[in-house]
Amino acid sequence: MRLYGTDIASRLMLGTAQYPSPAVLAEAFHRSGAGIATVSVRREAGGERAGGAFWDLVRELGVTVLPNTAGCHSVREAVTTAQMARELFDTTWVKLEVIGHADTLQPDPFGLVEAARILTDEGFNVFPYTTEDVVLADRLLGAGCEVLMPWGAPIGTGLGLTNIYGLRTLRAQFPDVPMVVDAGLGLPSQAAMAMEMGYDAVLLNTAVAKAGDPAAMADGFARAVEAGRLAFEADPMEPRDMAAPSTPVIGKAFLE
Ligand SMILES: CC(=O)[C@@H](O)[C@H](O)COP(=O)(O)O
Repeated sequence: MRLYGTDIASRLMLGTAQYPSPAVLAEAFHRSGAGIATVSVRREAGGERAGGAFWDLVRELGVTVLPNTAGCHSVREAVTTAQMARELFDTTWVKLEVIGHADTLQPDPFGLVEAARILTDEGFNVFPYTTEDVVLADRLLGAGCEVLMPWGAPIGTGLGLTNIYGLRTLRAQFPDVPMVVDAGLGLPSQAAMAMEMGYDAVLLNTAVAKAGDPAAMADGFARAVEAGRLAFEADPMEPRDMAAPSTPVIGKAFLE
C-alpha cells in the first residue's frame, strides 16, 4: 500500500491511547504487525504522560508515526497541533481531526476542509478523519488531501460499519483514492468487511486497547485485515437471490 509516496507493508494502523501499560502497548503492536501508529499530540503533550518517555516508547515501536489532532475542536487548534507534531516527530504526515459535535465526535466538515487546505498549503500530507459523505470527500480532495479516512462509526463506540451503503458508495465514487476506515470498529469481522469492500486499510484503537487481552485482539485484527484484503483481491462472487446448484452438470467435475 502506498500512502503519500511511502510504501506501507501492513494495512492495519493502530492508535496508542488507553492501553493498560507500556508493555501491553508494545506487545499489542508487535502482535498486530501494524505499520503505522497514530499518536494524539495534544492529549499526550498535555497529559500525565507528557515528556520524553511516551514519545520514546512510540519511536521504539519501529513503525511510521502518524500524529493526530484528536481533541481539536477548531481549525486553529488543529493547525497549531499539526505544526507541533511536525516538530516533535519530524514528519509532514498528520491525521487531521476537527471535531464538530461533542456527543458524537462527528467531524466539523467546514472546519475540516479549511484546516486541510491550510495544512496542505504548508506542505503537510493530510489524512483527514471524515464521514462517508461524498461531497465532503470531494472537497477534501480539492483541498489537497490524497488519502481519506472515513469513519466506520463514532470514535470509541465499537459499533462497526454503521452505514454500509454510504461506505460502499464512497469507495465506488473515488476508486483511485487510498481510503482507510478509521474509528468505531469493535471486532475483527468488521475490519474484514471494510477490507472486503475495497478499503485500503483500517485504523483502530479502542477495540484493541480496551480488550481483555489487547495483544490477542491485535493479532485477531491483523488476521482479519489480511483475510479481508485477500478476499477483495480474489474478486468475490456476486450474491444472488435465486438458489443455484453447486454441482449443476451430472458427470462433469469442472466448468472447462
Ligand atoms: C487513535 C485515533 O486516531 C482515534 O481517534 C481513532 O479514530 C480510533 O477510533 P477507535 O478508538 O474508535 O478505534
